[in-house]
Amino acid sequence: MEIRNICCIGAGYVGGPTMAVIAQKCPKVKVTVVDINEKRIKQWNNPDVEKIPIYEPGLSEIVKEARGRNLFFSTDVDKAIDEADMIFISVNTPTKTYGIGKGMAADLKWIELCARQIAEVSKTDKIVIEKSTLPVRTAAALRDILDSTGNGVKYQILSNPEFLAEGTAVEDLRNPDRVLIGGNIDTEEGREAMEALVNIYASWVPREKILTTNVWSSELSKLTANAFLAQRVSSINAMSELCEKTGADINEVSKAIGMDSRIGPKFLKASVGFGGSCFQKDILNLVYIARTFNLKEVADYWEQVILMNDHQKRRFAANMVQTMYNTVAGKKIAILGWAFKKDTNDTRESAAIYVADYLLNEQAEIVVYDPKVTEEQVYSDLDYLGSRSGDANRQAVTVVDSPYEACEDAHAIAVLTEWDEFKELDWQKLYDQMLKPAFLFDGRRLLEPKTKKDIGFEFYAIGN
Ligand SMILES: NC(=O)C1=CN([C@@H]2O[C@H](COP(=O)(O)OP(=O)(O)OC[C@H]3O[C@@H](n4cnc5c(N)ncnc54)[C@H](O)[C@@H]3O)[C@@H](O)[C@H]2O)C=CC1
Ligand SMILES: O=C(O)[C@H]1O[C@H](OP(=O)(O)OP(=O)(O)OC[C@H]2O[C@@H](n3ccc(=O)[nH]c3=O)[C@H](O)[C@@H]2O)[C@H](O)[C@@H](O)[C@@H]1O
Repeated sequence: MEIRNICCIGAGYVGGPTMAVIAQKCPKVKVTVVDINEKRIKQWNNPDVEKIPIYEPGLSEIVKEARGRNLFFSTDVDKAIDEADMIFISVNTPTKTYGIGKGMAADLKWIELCARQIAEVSKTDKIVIEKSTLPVRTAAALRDILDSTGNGVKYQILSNPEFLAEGTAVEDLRNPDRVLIGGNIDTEEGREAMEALVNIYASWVPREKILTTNVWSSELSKLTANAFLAQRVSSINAMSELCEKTGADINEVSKAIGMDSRIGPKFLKASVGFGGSCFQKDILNLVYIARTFNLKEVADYWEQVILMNDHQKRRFAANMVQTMYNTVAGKKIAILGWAFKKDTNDTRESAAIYVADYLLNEQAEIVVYDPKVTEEQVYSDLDYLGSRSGDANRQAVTVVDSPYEACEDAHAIAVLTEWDEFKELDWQKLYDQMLKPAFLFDGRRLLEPKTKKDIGFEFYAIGN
């Protein structure tokens, strides 16, 4: 089966970069990315490719090459569905904020809306692909909805979870560790659909890295992968607290254990806590699924990863207050970095939001500098927490364009995102501008301690 027309519903952090790379690697396939968010689509179509809505190293170059050739961004969802042979569903699946499963389960309302729209619009057979991260067995619900019209259109449902990490999305897509495709291997049509998707990826991914499984294994593998990754971060963060009490150094411990080939060196960096749109929501979802099957021990085991992460964010902020003589009221604190990791403008669940909120509750004045995050985003993140009024957030928090401006007359600096540029700052100049004693809290183990201490900083780094 030759695929000529792909539609992707959802032009977000996954849909945008993933489809851009497919369009680049498969120039004969027309790829249309659609979204109901008009502003986002307008930004994707901005003639200035540097102004596309998602910052990812290397992405604007690909968009420049493929956009208008075989890559299109549109709000006409119906037309794109109608024309497509293959439809990726890449919409958001956040934690539910209401009703049954509130605060735990994934909210599947956008997924269901997509399925209903596909069912309503389609006149020809389609391969429908779950690209969003979904609870195991969602494909069964999709099948029910798609098959309910009785209009004779046939659907093959595949699961093809995405493993890219933000900040390295383009590299991860170009050179993935594996591509996972779950489908119905028991029928001829199911195998054909899987082969069609394998062929798309095989345009640039070696076949041995393309793994095919049953749908349920594929859906569950995505949640499992994120749970294992987040668990490593919580495990090393738990050890970072013990290091601080014992004189051990978490970087040395990470290196020592990471050289064991069974453990491996990656994802062992202690931090102020993991953020991002997915680790927390996917583990909460896993915990919820386990609870619905009455698997109490399984649920409690994975929930601990989240509890540890909450503790890490809280204890970092509490340590700041304690170190600064048990009060930060009226003190100016500069936060360097607001994104949940470097090389992205995404702030969802960023540890910086929670640290700032904690300090604001202690009546600190906050000044934020992040090279890629807008002022509007910082306020919207704080407002979303609902800890205080929007006016109060705007009164207590300032967002500036330069790290030097952020640190002027500050009592303390907190480094909360590991942007490379922070390593290269003129730390003597920053110190000179600050009130004394000048406190420096490194939540990322980014900075070299000795030179900062030599300058005169009261220096604190996580896990040291
Ligand atoms: N952000 C990431 O790094 C990764 C995310 N994922 C998963 O991918 C999925 C998407 O995540 P993101 O791209 O980060 O979300 P996002 O929020 O950036 O993008 C989702 C987009 O879908 C659009 N949308 C929602 N309902 C729609 C509908 N009915 N019709 C058309 N458009 C609709 C929204 O307007 C939004 O622009 C989630 O399930 C997430 O768990 C998986 C791997 C990595
Ligand atoms: O499903 C998803 O959304 C994605 O979630 C993560 O990707 P992402 O959240 O973009 O970024 P990561 O590099 O995993 O970082 C997540 C958080 O953990 C933190 N982290 C990561 C690694 C580490 O050693 N220490 C640490 O604190 C990062 O700073 C960041 O806040 C996974 O790495 C991706 O494979 C997955 O596709």
